[in-house]
Amino acid sequence: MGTVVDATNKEGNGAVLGDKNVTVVFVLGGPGSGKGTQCANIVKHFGYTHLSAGDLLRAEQKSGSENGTMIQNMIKEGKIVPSEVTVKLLQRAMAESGNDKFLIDGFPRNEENRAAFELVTGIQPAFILFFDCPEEEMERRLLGRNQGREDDNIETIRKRFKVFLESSLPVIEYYNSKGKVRKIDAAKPVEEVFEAVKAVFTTPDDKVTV
Ligand SMILES: Nc1ncnc2c1ncn2[C@@H]1O[C@H](COP(=O)(O)OP(=O)(O)O)[C@@H](O)[C@H]1O
Ligand SMILES: Nc1ccn([C@@H]2O[C@H](COP(=O)(O)OP(=O)(O)O)[C@@H](O)[C@H]2O)c(=O)n1
Repeated sequence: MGTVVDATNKEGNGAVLGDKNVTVVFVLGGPGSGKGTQCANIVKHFGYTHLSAGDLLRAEQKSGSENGTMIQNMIKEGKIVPSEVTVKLLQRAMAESGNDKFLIDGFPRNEENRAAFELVTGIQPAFILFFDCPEEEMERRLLGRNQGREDDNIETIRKRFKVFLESSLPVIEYYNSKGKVRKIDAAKPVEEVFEAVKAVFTTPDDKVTV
């Protein structure tokens, strides 16, 4: 059975997905594991809409929203922004996209994210794509990313790794216990990682909408 999403926001200016059946894949992995890079490939091949929680938060911060300063401070410290803010941004982006297949990248990052999304949207992910990568490799990639991000400095990177281990891995373990995690060795070159990703998306069992 598909899930019905009504993403109308309180101000009444949100688009509505109506009674569409939506498929959601959560894309998780440590900072720099290659989530964004692989999501771009998945979009091209499989017609999903890519929603990066981090990108949505950075856009919200730059838009001059009342939460802007709070978001900026949290990102600089590698802390997880309250779910209320992030879930609202995701919900709005889903409703406005016009699509019914979403890659939600960098979310849920803790138990609070997971529970809030489920409560507010009623959506269960079809599966979780987990990019597994050693810290030394992630650190090297982040320090070479060159996107001018305020959190890609060694001090914040270490904090993000700690938050990943303490708060995000337990969410992956939760989904693993439900048989929903598709683990990918992300330490290989981009093309090889994508071969493994493709195999996940072309396995019939994984296409089931919950
Ligand atoms: N498989 C890979 N091998 C080497 N570098 C990679 C690989 N995947 C991504 N990168 C690079 O590593 C950096 C982090 O990748 P990104 O996709 O932004 O990670 P994430 O979204 O998980 O933080 C980027 O500069 C990207 O070009
Ligand atoms: N669900 C999320 C996702 C990101 N974020 C914030 O955004 C930062 C960057 O996340 P990101 O997903 O863009 O980047 P990576 O850390 O994966 O490289 C995180 O360190 C958090 O501060 C959050 O608070 N909640």
